[in-house]
Amino acid sequence: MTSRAEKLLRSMSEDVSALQDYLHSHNLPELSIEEDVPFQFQTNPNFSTRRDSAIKACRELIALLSGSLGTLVNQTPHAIANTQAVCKFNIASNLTEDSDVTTYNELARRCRLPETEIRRIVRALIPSHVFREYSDGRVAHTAASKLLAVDPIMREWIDLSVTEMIPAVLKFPDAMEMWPGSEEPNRTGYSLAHDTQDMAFAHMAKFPGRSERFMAAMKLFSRAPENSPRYLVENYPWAAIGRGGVIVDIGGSSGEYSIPILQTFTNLQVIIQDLPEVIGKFDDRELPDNIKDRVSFTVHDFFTKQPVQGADVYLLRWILHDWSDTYAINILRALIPALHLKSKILINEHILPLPGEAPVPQEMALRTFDTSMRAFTNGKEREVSDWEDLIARADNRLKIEKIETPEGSALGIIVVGWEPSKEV
Ligand SMILES: C[S@@+](CC[C@H](N)C(=O)[O-])C[C@H]1O[C@@H](n2cnc3c(N)ncnc32)[C@H](O)[C@@H]1O
Repeated sequence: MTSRAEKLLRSMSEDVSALQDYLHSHNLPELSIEEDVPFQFQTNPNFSTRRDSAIKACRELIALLSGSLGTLVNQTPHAIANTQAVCKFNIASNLTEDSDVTTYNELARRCRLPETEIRRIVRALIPSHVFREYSDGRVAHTAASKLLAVDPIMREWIDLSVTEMIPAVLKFPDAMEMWPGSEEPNRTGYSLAHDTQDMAFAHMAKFPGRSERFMAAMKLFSRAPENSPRYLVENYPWAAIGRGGVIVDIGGSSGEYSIPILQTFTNLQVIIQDLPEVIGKFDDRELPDNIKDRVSFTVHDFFTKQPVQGADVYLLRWILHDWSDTYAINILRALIPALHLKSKILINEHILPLPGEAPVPQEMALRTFDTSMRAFTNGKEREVSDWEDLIARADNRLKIEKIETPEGSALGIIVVGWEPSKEV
């Protein structure tokens, strides 16, 4: 049987052939993104009908290939605002009440909203393959709308995007204009959008539930396979560190990424450092018997001198991208008094690909992250040359020994060694 994806591909291929024939027979240039190709044929119905049909098939194919999660996280601002309304008024979860299909009228009753509102919100999302409508007028789930119904973390992520992230992103050009070249974490799109002098995390902490929502939404990333801790476990020579080896997980939060290392490598122990309010949440948590004596939680501000001398590994996972170069350099410099010859700084962060270097979905996701980091804290994702520059500027005795993104992993691994014999 021909699959839906194959049918779409076939219809797209027919449409594109018809488009090419049309262009050819009218002596028009081929479809192209080159700057000198005019786009003057869109109003001719012989062209536009085929083009619209190809775009429709192409969009559905993208939805099929992206899956429900990809469909929801890659929405336009207008679609995501409608999706937030779906979450706020429990439209998706009310659709699942007994079956996954019902009338707009019944859905309106369950959601306690006027039917016209429900229909308007749902129909705004149907072109993005979030909900569908049958020919008899009943509304039904797609995989994406069902995900909204069943997954609270997905709903938190939508809410966080619409209320914290997108307003900040839309304001970053204004922030650039207002504070040219600023590296301060409180002179950002976020500051303007939320009218605050505090940096984003401090601002959120002042309102009940906002930091918690941020943490909950971030779980969407931690459970993605490409962010799995296994890449850190598998791509560093942990076994080569002698018995009693020490990892310091700086800004380590719950230790989600360092504790799995201990599960495989019994020669190691980990010291997790973070701010007091974070450490307070985790330091008495239950850990499996085989590791609990090898894990400790301590309060440490990573802008101040590192107190653990001569650890084997100082792990910075998803820390430096929160900060502009000035601040990231300060975080690295705070480690220097603690480094011994054997010590390594292990940076586990995105390494931005150059244009065309990575598959487009990955490139788009990482550039989106970069824009979000800029809008939130004046942080940034970094290309290889940015990492080289950052580390050289922090101290010329720091030497990058390895910089690569393991296959399948979203995050790269940058191993930085210490060569004190170099001139400062
Ligand atoms: C993006 S999270 C990364 C957490 C963890 N490393 C991971 O990969 O999941 C950043 C962490 O840095 C911590 N942090 C922020 N400012 C800090 C500071 N000045 N000193 C220590 N930790 C800090 C936050 O509390 C948070 O746990």
